[in-house]
Amino acid sequence: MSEPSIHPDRPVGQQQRGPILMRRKQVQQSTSEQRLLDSRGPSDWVHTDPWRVLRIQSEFIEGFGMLAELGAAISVFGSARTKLDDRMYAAAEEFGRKLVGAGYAVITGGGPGVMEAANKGASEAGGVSVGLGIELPFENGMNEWVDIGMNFRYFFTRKTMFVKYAQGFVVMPGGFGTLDELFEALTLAQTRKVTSFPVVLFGTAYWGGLVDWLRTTMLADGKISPADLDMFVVTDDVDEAISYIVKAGELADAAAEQAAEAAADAIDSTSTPTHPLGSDGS
Ligand SMILES: C/C(=C\CNc1ncnc2c1ncn2[C@@H]1O[C@H](COP(=O)(O)O)[C@@H](O)[C@H]1O)CO
Repeated sequence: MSEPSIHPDRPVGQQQRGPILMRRKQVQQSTSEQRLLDSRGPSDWVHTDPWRVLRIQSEFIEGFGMLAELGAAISVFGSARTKLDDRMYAAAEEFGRKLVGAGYAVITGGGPGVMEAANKGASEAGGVSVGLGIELPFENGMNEWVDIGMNFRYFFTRKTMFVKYAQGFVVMPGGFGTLDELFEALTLAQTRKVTSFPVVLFGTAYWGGLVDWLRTTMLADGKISPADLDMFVVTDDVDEAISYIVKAGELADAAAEQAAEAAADAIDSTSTPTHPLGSDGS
């Protein structure tokens, strides 16, 4: 005979755990919650990959949850080292302000330099100023102009958010981090993982050398196609950059509308009514 049930309101020798029924020797003498709360045990499992997978999952869940209702947004990238008196700081601030004026939220890496400037412009203009920070081995904090922010453990989850919740990128002068973000966007656009993703390289003097190299070496050597060079524009004009982004958004909306209409037409023309109408329309 089995032990008495720990649930006095349930028949002895029978146990239900969610949809699972257990009887006789399968009946457990403690509940999942008791086992969760009572046990400590070794803690080295928090450093294992299965546990990390859950942490990664939780970053996606938190990030998606925070950003799902953001609306149209543009991610602004650039050097964490840009100083307050740098003209690129002023330009990033102008971007923040004018992107808000054009109806966009502004997403940055939440750090100092260009990120701070873009967040400042967006926040002061009364827009949504988002910071997606990254945990780094050295002292780091979210800049004071981030109005809604999340700090990520992993670069790759954070990078998903930059692309998923933005309709385009503004890339200001920067270092490795900025190049990583730029080339991720270009790779996703080139491989059609994202469709319609305007990328602006701001600062002709800064980006000119890279763009020349893309043309004279990468393209000339057949490593990219001529059309790949049309995936971005290079400019020194904030207004021109924003017009390019807005135009790309309008074209994408029109294309999506057309595709939806074409799909609806295709369904109409292929579907045979299950109950054909009689000649009198009944
Ligand atoms: C270097 C310093 C702080 C670093 N803090 C950062 N906080 C948030 N995001 C960062 C930080 N550093 C790099 N990033 C990301 O990369 C891009 C800038 O990198 P770059 O190498 O400076 O170009 C940026 O867009 C962020 O997404 C203290 O000076």
